[in-house]
Amino acid sequence: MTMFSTAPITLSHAHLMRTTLILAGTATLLAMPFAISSFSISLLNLVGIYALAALGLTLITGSGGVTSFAQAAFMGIGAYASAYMTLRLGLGAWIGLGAALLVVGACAALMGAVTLHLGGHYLPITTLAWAVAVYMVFGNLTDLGAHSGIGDIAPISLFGLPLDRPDRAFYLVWAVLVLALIGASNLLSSRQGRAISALRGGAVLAQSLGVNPFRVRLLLFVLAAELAAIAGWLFAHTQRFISPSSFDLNVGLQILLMSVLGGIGNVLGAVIGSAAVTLGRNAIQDLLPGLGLNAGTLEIIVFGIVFILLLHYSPRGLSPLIEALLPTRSGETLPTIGQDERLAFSRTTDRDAPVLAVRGLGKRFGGLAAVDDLSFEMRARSITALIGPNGAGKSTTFDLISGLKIPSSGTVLFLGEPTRGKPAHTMIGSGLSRTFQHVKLRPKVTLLENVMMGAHWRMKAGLFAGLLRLDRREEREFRRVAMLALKEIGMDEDPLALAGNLPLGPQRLLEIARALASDPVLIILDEPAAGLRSQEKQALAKLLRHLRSEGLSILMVEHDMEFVMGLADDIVVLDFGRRLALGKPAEIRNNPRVQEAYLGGAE
Ligand SMILES: Nc1ncnc2c1ncn2[C@@H]1O[C@H](COP(=O)(O)OP(=O)(O)OP(=O)(O)O)[C@@H](O)[C@H]1O
Repeated sequence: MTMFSTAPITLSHAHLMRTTLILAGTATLLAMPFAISSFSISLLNLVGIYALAALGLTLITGSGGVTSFAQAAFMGIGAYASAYMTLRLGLGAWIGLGAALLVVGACAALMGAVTLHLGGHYLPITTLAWAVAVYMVFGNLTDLGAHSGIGDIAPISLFGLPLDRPDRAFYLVWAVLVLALIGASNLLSSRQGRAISALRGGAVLAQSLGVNPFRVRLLLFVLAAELAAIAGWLFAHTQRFISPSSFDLNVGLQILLMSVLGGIGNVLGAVIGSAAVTLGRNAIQDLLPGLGLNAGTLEIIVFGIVFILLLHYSPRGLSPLIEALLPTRSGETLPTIGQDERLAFSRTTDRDAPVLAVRGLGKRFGGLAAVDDLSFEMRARSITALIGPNGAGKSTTFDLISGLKIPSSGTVLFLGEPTRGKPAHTMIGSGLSRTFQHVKLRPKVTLLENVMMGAHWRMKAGLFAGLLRLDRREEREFRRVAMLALKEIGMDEDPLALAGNLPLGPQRLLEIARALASDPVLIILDEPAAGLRSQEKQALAKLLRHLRSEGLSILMVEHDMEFVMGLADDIVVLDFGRRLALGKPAEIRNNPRVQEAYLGGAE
């Protein structure tokens, strides 16, 4: 295992490129109203407005792994709420914005609270129903023009200047969009962003890292709806006319297309997707007279074809293209780690204290008893191995201990406390951290960020701290923890490499580093040595012994008998879900029942 200090890396070239791009982009935006026609400016305003709604969708669909068809409906609710405030109550557009945010926030929170628990396809289907219902409600609002819509909506005034012309509104629309893009980009590189990324890796990964999947999905859903509310507010007060068809399901689908076209992983994708769809739509309308076709029909055909081609040839949309053009985010310099500095653990228990007690544990899947009346105990500062043939119930036992599956019978006591009834996402905070048989990492995320996910529960930064980048101190502190955890596994040479580029063995080690970053009491390792070369296995054994000497307890499933026999203090042998034997390695090696059942009598 390599031990060395890591010099600070400054990405000055990327930083310079980034600054140049930002300055060039700002200058282009500022000059735009002077350079192009009023009609083109109006189109760009629409691009900016739809990009806001698409950005919300990029966050929930692209990053949070949830799909919604309701962005246009939320846009509509925002637009109608503000129109009502200004037209019927005679209040200003800024109060209208407050109303739009409140009403949309309440609707999204209610809808999310009811449906996000359900998972699967319930949310997309509910949002579809919501989009249709909202359209019908707008069509029946006789006070606000019903199906014919309503005009004369007051423009937004900024410092006494009415933004009543496209060129004036342009600056507000694009300033709001740029702020939203910066906020979203900050969010994705914050603690909450890592929680979103973990959730994309599945609820099991998220829970094991201390992330409550429901809470993150709800937060994102409401945030996305609020972006749509702002988009709707800008739409109402810049177009000055709204009707139900401005926010119907067709528009909802177009916003979805924008987000898919722009692609996941890059917030700029929302702008590019919005530009492509809005300008494409305009081009189609220009072509119509020559083709003798109805606008709606042609749009649906063209967008349908684009959707199919896109999903077939580039499921990640245009974002790989954008990523290739943009310099990587320079971030902060990496922490310098001293030669002798090592990761510290603060929650170690007294020697021989009972860490884990499994009593009469059972799990049935229909008629199959995957785990049957299993009992064993683990002392602090010990390494226990759970072994047994394929299908013996080892992984199921791990899932029961870590709270991912609910036992059919029996109890698990962790540090003397029964774990039954504790949500799985709270286990890491209690001191239990785990790795997986089928590695669960975020492949497109750096080694450092993957490891920082393990420290999620130790960090505090919430949504607003992330959006506004008020989390820098905490981020620095835990980048350091993550670097030290990487050093433990001997992988601190290139912390900014992507996890997906590692071979399987090192990926398993990376999961161990992530578990260590959580400051655990007990780590549960599912086949940690699988895929490692002989030297790497020796380094892993040395690390696990070091962790034990630091006060940690380790429970592992491992098929490599040489590795297990040389390392474990105690071994539990499982066969058909039942405990076949329990003892020291030498006892297990000489146990005839184990030799018969597991080692095939070949010893
Ligand atoms: N969700 C499930 N539904 C039905 N059966 C399951 C489920 N999960 C596991 N099983 C079954 O329970 C038994 C124990 O599986 P488990 O994965 O725990 O074994 P294992 O010892 O970890 O095996 P391996 O070494 O192959 O990973 C197997 O027969 C498996 O098919």
